[in-house]
Order: sequence, then structure tokens, then C-alpha cells
Amino acid sequence: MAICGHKDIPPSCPSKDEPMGEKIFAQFLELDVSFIAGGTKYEFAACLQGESNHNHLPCGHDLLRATSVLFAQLAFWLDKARRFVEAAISHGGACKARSATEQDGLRGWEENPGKSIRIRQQSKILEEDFVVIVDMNEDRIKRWNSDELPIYEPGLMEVVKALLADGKQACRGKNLFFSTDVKKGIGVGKGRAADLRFIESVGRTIAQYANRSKIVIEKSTVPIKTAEAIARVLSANEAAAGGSKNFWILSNPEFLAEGTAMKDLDAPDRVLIGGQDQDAIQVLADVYANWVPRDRILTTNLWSSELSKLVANAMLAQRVSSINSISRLCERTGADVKEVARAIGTDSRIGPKFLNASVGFGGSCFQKDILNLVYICQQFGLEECAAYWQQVVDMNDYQKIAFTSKIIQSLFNTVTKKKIAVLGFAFKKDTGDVRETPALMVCDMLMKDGAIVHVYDPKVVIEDALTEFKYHDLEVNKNQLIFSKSPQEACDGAHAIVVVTEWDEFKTYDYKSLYDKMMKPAFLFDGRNMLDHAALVDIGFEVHALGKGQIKSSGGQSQIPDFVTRAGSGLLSGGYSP
Ligand SMILES: NC(=O)c1ccc[n+]([C@@H]2O[C@H](COP(=O)([O-])OP(=O)(O)OC[C@H]3O[C@@H](n4cnc5c(N)ncnc54)[C@H](O)[C@@H]3O)[C@@H](O)[C@H]2O)c1
Ligand SMILES: O=c1ccn([C@@H]2O[C@H](COP(=O)(O)OP(=O)(O)O[C@H]3O[C@H](CO)[C@@H](O)[C@H](O)[C@H]3O)[C@@H](O)[C@H]2O)c(=O)[nH]1
Repeated sequence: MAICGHKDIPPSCPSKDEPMGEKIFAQFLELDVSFIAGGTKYEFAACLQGESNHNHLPCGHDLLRATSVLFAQLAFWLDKARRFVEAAISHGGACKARSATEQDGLRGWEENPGKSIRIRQQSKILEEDFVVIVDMNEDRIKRWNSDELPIYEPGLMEVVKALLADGKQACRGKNLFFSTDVKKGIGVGKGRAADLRFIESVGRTIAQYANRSKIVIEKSTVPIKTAEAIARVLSANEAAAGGSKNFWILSNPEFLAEGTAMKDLDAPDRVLIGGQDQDAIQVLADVYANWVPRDRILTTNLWSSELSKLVANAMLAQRVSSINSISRLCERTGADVKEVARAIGTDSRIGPKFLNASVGFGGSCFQKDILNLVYICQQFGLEECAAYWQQVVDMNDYQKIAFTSKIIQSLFNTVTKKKIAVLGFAFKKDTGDVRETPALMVCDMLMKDGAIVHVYDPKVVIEDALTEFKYHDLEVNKNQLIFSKSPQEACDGAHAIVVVTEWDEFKTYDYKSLYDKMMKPAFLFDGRNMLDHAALVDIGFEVHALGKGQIKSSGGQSQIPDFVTRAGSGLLSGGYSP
């Protein structure tokens, strides 16, 4: 979680004649606001939950990915603005605070010449702005403070470790801090749909440590009505302690996706703020307006905001399950799922995104959030609605099983003692995250059938994979799961290559040299439909891709003799059933 603040309220700023006007100034006094930037001022405790699935025990096994990068980003912007102001002052420049709607801090300052006195005020304030990100996990915090950040995210390192021209760190240690001192950030725990124990405990923590009235922001994905629980816990604890502080609860769900987090934060499709108090909503909207255009900042009531986050993920996952179900049909009929996706995606009502057939969706959010939705529907007696969304998850499991069954079946109905090279273990490219990765079920099924699985993933280490197996109560014989240092090492002597994650580098490999060192026939199963299949057939591979029937060589020749393709394609169960 994160708290933004200012070490004390600077006497010189803001004055009532500042552009933000009377109303915000009133809030400034009322809230004892301690953070001021570009005409915005606020103080809040970010309410962040850890991760867990509906059907799993609570477990915070990674760092506050969403909120931390958000606030790291904010610190970055502040720092950019501050540095620009410093530069402007040293050049005797004349600039004024950029308007809240301008996206680019530097451009905003440059293009709006004004009174230099204001520069000095802003500079002083911005220099003292800070963001503290706290997490009770000491190891994680240690890594946030080191050169090895605990998560991989393109662009994140540049923000956290940004350097000034003199080699000093621009943000970390200056206005961006990582700490285990939870009371500094007023911490929040983690819960599953039906279990608000952690939310409750966080409410108590906030009530205990808050030194003045606060806006409390739900940043985590939470079941609808969680804000009500937080509000009740806060007010009851405050009353019991004889205090008079106010707490305004806002829902501000995070929509960033892993692998594109920094881009998503920089230019989000929308920011959603739900609340009951318009002034509190406005304070948070003003924060975002530092880099998000106002028309992309949506405000709703609390419950719409909480529910919208679950629904957004459910709808996205539903598209993936829908196209995956069609991929199975394509394999039986000779249609090509990529062509079908293109054909339907050009209908502007459907759109082209999230129509890539895959071995199955993964990640910490989709399954958890759909299961939350299912649970909530059931709580309200909406059994048919619950069953509808449950099917999205069931289809996803079926896809993973069907894909792996096909591998086993193609390798003459057994993979016992066979070396299988698995390319990719992360749940998607550009992340090292393995939570709910489809690779888990694929590898588990292969290993249960006796295969020796050699994984190569540019960002995943075996320890993280083993943790995820354990989390799912899946036993791993360490002789059957080997993490290779290179794709060559993984593929050398293998019977098959299985592509599970769509890392760009997988497209660049010299597949001829990999093929030469594999057992023959050499199989390749493309669980992401990302490789040039005809070229692979030309090399000599027997290629199986999702949602495609027989794959032909570039010259149009069939790769598999007819008697094999006629042999049927029933699923193997391998201990799993859809
Ligand atoms: N990962 C994403 O891409 C993403 C995107 C949007 C929204 N979200 C939502 O954000 C939330 C967090 O996701 P995540 O992936 O960062 O989870 P996570 O489990 O990786 O991180 C949660 C962190 O919270 C810490 N924590 C738990 N209780 C604490 C407490 N009381 N005080 C201080 N720290 C505490 C844990 O140690 C852990 O490091 C979830 O609700 C998730 O649904 C995540
Ligand atoms: O056409 C597609 C698109 C995605 N996927 C898979 O779906 C999963 C989820 O992908 P994505 O949504 O890109 O990643 P997440 O980081 O899980 O992001 C989702 O979950 C976050 C956490 O709630 C939300 O904030 C984001 O908006 C939402 O996209 C991954 O396994 C992808 O490989 C497919 O199989 N086919």
C-alpha cells in the first residue's frame, strides 16, 4: 500500500487565490491535507489487499503490484515536474503551474508562462512531496530497495531506479520510499470473497494509526459492498476510541494489466472512482488529473465501481473462453480460429481484442474475480447467473486439459520418460508472474504421465514455479521438472516443443538447429498460435496449433500421413476431467 503526503503543510501554499479555489482549500483545512502537487492536494491511505482466490487460503505472495507502480508513477511525475521547475528557476524562467488536465507535466509547465513567484512556491512543495510504499513482507521490501526488484514489468525499473544526470537516484530514497513500517502507510490485508477478516483488520489499523481525517481508497479488487464493511469498522472503532475523525471511503479499482502496467498507468482507458461523497471523489480525481485527461476519469456510486471491476475481468475472460471453445470446434471442422477471430473482430460491435485463442487464460485476477462474481451471484440467490459465469472458468480448465491431452495422444499416447521442452511458464509474456499460469496444469499433466519436463522461460525461476505448484497442492518430483538456462538446453534431445507463453523471443529462434537435435519425429505444439507453422513443417516438425486442423507445408503438402489423422481425437483423461 502507499501513502502520499507532505511532511508538514507549507505556510505559503496554497493560498485562497490559488486556481483550485475555495472548495478545495476548505478540504485542505478540513482534511489537514498534506500532499500538494500541481494545484491538487490530498492525503489518503491506499487500501490495498493482497491476492487470493475464492477457493484458496489468503496469501499475499507478491508485492502490491498495482498500487505500488501507480504511486511510483506518481512520484515519477512529481519528480519530473520538480526537476523542470528547478531548471526553470535556474534559467530565471517564468512558468506557472500546469493545468490539471494537461497530460505531460513538462509540456504543461513549458507552455504556460506565468509568474515566477509561483514557481518557487510549487518547487518548495514538490521537493517535499513523497510516496511511501509499505508492505509487511520484509523480503519484498528489501528487494524493492535493491537492484533486483521483486517483480518484472517493462518500464518499472526505469521509474523506480530513475537516475539524475549526476548519477543520483531521482525518485527512490528521495520522494519514493519502500518500507515495512505499515503504520506509515496505514496497511491493509487480504481476503477472499466471503472472508472480510482482513479488510476488517485493516479498518482497525487505519482507525488506530490515522492521526486525522482520511480518505480511504479501495484499490484492490473487492467483492461488492466491501466499502460498507470498511466504513462500519472505521466508524465503530473511531467511536469506541472516542475520536471524531471522519473517513470517506472511495472505490478506485485498478485496471492495469501485467506486462503493460507502466503504459496502462500512463495512459489508462479510464480511471474509475466510486464514492458517496462528491468532495472526496473530486480530491482523488484531481490527483489523477495530473496525468489523465478529465474525460477519462469516470465517477460512479460506490457499488457500481466495486462491481465494475469484477465485471470487466469477467467479460474479458469470457471472450477468451468463448474463442477457446471455438478453437476446439475449428480443430474438428477444418476452420482456422485465427481466421474466425479476424472475421468476427472486424465487426466494430465485437472488436478485435481478446480474441487470441490460447492454451487458457491465467494470472492472478481473472479466475479469482470470476469466482468472486459467481459467489456473489449465489449469495443473492441468482443460481443461473452464477452458473453462467462459472462456465467461463470451466471452459478454461477444459482448454488446458484438451491441449495437453492432444500432446500426449500425438506422442503415441504416452509421454513416459520422454523429454518435453516447454517454452514459457509465465501466465503471459513480459511478466515473471506465474500465478494461475496455464503452464501449471500442462506440466502437471505431462509429469503425471511420466514426462521429464524441461522448461525455458526468460523471466521465471524454478523456485517461483515450485511455489505455485505447492499453492495448488500439486506434488512435483524434482527429477521431472527441470528449468533450463536456454531454449537449446531445453530442446536438446526432446521429443516435443510445447509453447505455453507468447514471449516475443520465441519467434526469433533458429528452429532448424533446435529440430536437428531433437528426437524424431519432432513435434511442436503451439499453445499461442504465434509461430510460422508452415515454415516449421518445412523444417520437418509435426506441428499442432490451436484451432487449426492439418497444418501444411509452405508447398501445400500434408505433414502427417492420412492414417494418423483418421485415428480420431478423443481426449485422454490423465487423472483430469473437464
Ligand atoms: N496484479 C495485477 O496486475 C493487478 C491489477 C489490478 C488489480 N489488482 C488487484 O490489486 C490487489 C493486489 O494485487 P497484487 O497482484 O499486487 O497482489 P499481491 O498478493 O502480489 O500483493 C499484495 C501485497 O500486500 C501485502 N500485504 C498484505 N497484507 C498487508 C498488510 N496488512 N499491510 C501491508 N502489506 C500487506 C503482501 O505482503 C503482498 O506483498 C488485488 O486485489 C488484485 O486483484 C492486481
Ligand atoms: O486474447 C487473449 C487475451 C488474453 N489471454 C490470456 O488471458 C490472461 C490475462 O491476460 P491480461 O488480461 O492481458 O493480463 P492481466 O494482467 O491478468 O490483466 C487482467 O487482470 C487485471 C487484474 O484485475 C486487470 O486489471 C486487467 O485490466 C485485466 O486485463 C493471460 O493468461 C493471457 O495470456 C488470452 O489467452 N487471449
